[in-house]
Amino acid sequence: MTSSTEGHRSGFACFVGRPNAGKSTLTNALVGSKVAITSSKPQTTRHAIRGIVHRDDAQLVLVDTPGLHRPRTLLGQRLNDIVRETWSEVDVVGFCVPADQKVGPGDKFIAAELAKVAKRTPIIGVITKTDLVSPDQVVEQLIALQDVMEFAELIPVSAVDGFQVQTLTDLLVARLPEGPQLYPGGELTDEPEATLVAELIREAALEGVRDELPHSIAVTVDEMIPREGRDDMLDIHALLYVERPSQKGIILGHRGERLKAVGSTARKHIEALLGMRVYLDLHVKVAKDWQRDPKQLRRLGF
Ligand SMILES: Nc1nc2c(ncn2[C@@H]2O[C@H](COP(=O)(O)OP(=O)(O)OP(=O)(O)O)[C@@H](O)[C@H]2O)c(=O)[nH]1
Repeated sequence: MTSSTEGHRSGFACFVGRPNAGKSTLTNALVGSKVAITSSKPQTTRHAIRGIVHRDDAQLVLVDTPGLHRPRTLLGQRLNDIVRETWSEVDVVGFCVPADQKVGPGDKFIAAELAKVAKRTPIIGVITKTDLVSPDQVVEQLIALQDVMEFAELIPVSAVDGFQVQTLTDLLVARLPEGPQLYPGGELTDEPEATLVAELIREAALEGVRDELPHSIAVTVDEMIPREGRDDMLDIHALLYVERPSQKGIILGHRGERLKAVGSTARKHIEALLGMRVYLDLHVKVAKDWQRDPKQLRRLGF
């Protein structure tokens, strides 16, 4: 890497799109490491976690936002504010539409919101999940997408088989202003480790649970301390909050089997993230209506 910034580009990009459009998975594919949180359930991404693509000629910072949705709670409103703020601040936006779903009102809603808050930002139309459909369907989707809004570019990609992921990176980088590195090389995300750990636990807890549950789960990491007398092991104490006792039952599972599995999955991911062995102490707590209570929201980091 040269010290001169001549010809070097740097800046921010984010992916927008309906829930489940594949934004988080695409972020991971571009960054090449698991920092943003994915799950098969919609609206699970909560923090604006930044993944960073480092190249000799550019640094592309990806901001992963939650999906925009009709706000029903205080939390919902705050999430939407975060989304709009992010959209207005980035240098380029990737508008994701899955290849296997009809372009519809949800996409037009997002396009209208983008037109309001990001008037001058170049928008790249991204057809995601091309591995799920035939080439003909990809072409049809490209045509349908052109009706939604004016795009700076259009590109079909698949995060699963890697199709055009590199080309998409090139298109995004080309829209960044010239400038020096914004973050030191090698850094994956600027979120504190405890936040990432909490997200990994949340992700594991959401695997395979009902559609209504995602917004009812929050995780706090209360302690991360090295095991006494050892430098290769970390003790992590975390709490998983649900809103109702019935949800606690779902998380725990029969005789606590499910929580055990959640802990074990989360522990493996945390060990991979931190590069050390982890003992995870995980408990479930009912915090009634935490989504509607400003005091509890603050305590849980929102
Ligand atoms: N076959 C296929 N599946 C994909 C691809 N990208 C994402 N998926 C799947 O689509 C689902 C949703 O992906 P996410 O990346 O979580 O979608 P998202 O847009 O971030 O969703 P929200 O966080 O709810 O807004 C997951 O089950 C992914 O595994 C792809 O390129 N091909």
